[in-house]
Parts: sequence; structure tokens; C-alpha cells
Amino acid sequence: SQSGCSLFPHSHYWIASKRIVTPQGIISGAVEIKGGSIVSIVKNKDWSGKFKQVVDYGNAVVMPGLIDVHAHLDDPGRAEWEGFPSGTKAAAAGGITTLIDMPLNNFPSTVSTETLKLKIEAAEKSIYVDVGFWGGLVPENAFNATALEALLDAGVHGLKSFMCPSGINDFPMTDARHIKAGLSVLAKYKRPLLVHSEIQSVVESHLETEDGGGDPRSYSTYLKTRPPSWEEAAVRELLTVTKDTRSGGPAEGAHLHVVHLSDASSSLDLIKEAKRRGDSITVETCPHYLAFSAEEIPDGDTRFKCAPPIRDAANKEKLWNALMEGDIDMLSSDHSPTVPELKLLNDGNFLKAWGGISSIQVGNFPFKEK
Ligand SMILES: NC(=O)N[C@H]1NC(=O)NC1=O
Repeated sequence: SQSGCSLFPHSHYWIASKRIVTPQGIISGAVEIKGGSIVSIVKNKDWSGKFKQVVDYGNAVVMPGLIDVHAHLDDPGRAEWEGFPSGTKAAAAGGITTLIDMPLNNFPSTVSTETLKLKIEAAEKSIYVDVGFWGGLVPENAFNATALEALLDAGVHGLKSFMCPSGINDFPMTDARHIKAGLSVLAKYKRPLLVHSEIQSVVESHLETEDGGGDPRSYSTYLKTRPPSWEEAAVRELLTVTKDTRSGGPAEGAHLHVVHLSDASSSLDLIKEAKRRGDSITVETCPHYLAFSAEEIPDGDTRFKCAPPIRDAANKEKLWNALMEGDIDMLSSDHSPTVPELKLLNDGNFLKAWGGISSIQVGNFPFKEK
């Protein structure tokens, strides 16, 4: 409630800082709040000394709340991994005021109007930030336009699919045919398809189920099981269908969004070329790919296990450059927690631990680093 959120027992007050992020740049001043809404932003020289009801944050940054388009809240079904109350409180702690929840890791997965209803009922119990939902594109619904339309009509912001096993039994992977069919429905709604872009290739890598030929407590062993060529293969396959999204194409109006890119080389180059050709495509990366590099991950510290994996320091620098150049369109958390037992923190086995990083609570931390 408004009173519950208020910093001050006043309905009219100012939040001051030397670094307020505004559309016109970073200013020193104060944000005026009245009745729970921002009514003005005043520069330092216009207000200093004039007002009494001021919370002064000094040099701390005051900025609009972040929107995280990629978070796994596992309610209902696996609320012990992350429920709506804990996940949305964590988001608020990370400076995120809106999150869009992924359709998997909860049980059942959000792939129909019935399962979306269960999600909404679980969320209604208690959320502390704004929440929206993605629906799942899976083989079971991909060729059923009526079912997809019903899901979109029920309010999901778009669809999400995987090009490799998702780690969740009731969320199977899709191929280019499913994705093409999904895009043709999304075109009518002008909504996006988000794709986990990795295609497993046994030839070029050691599969996770094998021992990877090395110490399972060493991050480098895990890294070898998911090479950049997996991401590249997926992006190449996707580009055979994103051409449909060009102006005048059969899926004009649909949009394809590559989630959590880690490979800053060939995969990113392909996405950049597709953008130049007019495909409707965007790409995100995550704070963990920008903050960490494979070389520094301690043996056995499975908190760092995610898919695609965190790559080397040279790749991290390339990701930063791409973000600064605008070739990467946005950041998302890919917050994907589980229970400590499944992270195998005692064994430290990277090949067997759950893949997913719990991070929404630290929100924009790489910017603090830079
Ligand atoms: N199922 C699931 O949360 N998968 C996520 N975890 C991760 O590390 N990458 C993902 O896509």
C-alpha cells in the first residue's frame, strides 16, 4: 500500500541526491513526491534550503526502477526454489520495479490459459513489484494457433522457447518449424518470441552427462561442454526464420529476441548482420556475463553455473563493448534460483549442479563495477 511504502510520514516530500538520473542527463537536485506520485524534479539551485521534508541521499544514485524482462519465479509448484513473495522482494532490493516472469521452472509450466491462471492466482497472494508473464512455446502448442491465440488473449506479453533441453521435463525444446509457426501467430499480436539460443552438438563438445574429460569441480570442464558454437548454431537456425519478420514478410509484426547471449563473437556478428538486413531481432545479455570471467570462477563454486556458460575475460570485454555500442539491446537478470541441495554446494560438481544463477536481488551490480 502507499502508506506502507512511504519513506516519510508525509504525503508531500522531496528525495534529494547529487546524482539523479533523468531523461535529460544526470542532475543534482530533488524529486518532489506528492500523494505517492512524482510531481516534479527540481535542480539544486532551485530548491536548496527551501524545503523541510527532504530525504537526502547525498551521492547515491536516484533513478527510475529497472524493468527485468527475464526472471524465473517458480510459483506455483516449486515455490521452495523461489516464490512470488521472496522473488519480488528480491527484485525490489535490486532496484527492479517491474519483472516479466518466465513460463518454466514453475509447475505446471505456463503453456496454456489454464496454467496461466494458476500463475496469476499464485502471484495474487503477494507481490511487491509489478509482474507480467511470458507464455511457453512448446511442441504441444506450437502448431495449435487457437491455443496460442487464447494464451496471448489472456494477457501474456509474448512467448518463450528453448532450442536445447530446458532442464524442466514439462517444457520440451522446439526447432525452427515450431518457431516459424509461433512467429506467424505472434505477428498478428505484434508481440515477441524469446528464444534460448543454444543447439546441442555432441560432435564438438563433451556432453554434460559425460565426465567432460576433466575434473567436474573445475569450471573449465563445464565450459567445454557448452562451447560458443552451440550459440552460433542456434542463431544461424533462427535467422532462417527471422527473415519472415522483415517488412512485407509473412511474419511482419512478430519479433524475435535472443535471450542471455554469452558468445560475443560469431553469434553476435550474425545478429548484427540480421539487424542490418531488416530482420526484427534484438538480443540481451546478463549481469553475470559482464561481471565475471571463466578464469576466476573458483573450483566447486556452482553458484556460477548457468547456461550458456560464463566465458573467458576476452569475451567479457567484447560483451561490454557491444553493450556500449548498442549492439546488445538490453540487460536481463535470467534470475534462476533453486534450492541449495540442487546446487550441490558441498560436492561442487559443475556437471551435475542446477544451471541457473540467483541474481535479481543485486540488480544492476555490474554498473557499480564499471
Ligand atoms: N530452466 C532454467 O531456468 N534455465 C535457465 N538457467 C540458466 O542458467 N539458463 C537458463 O536458461
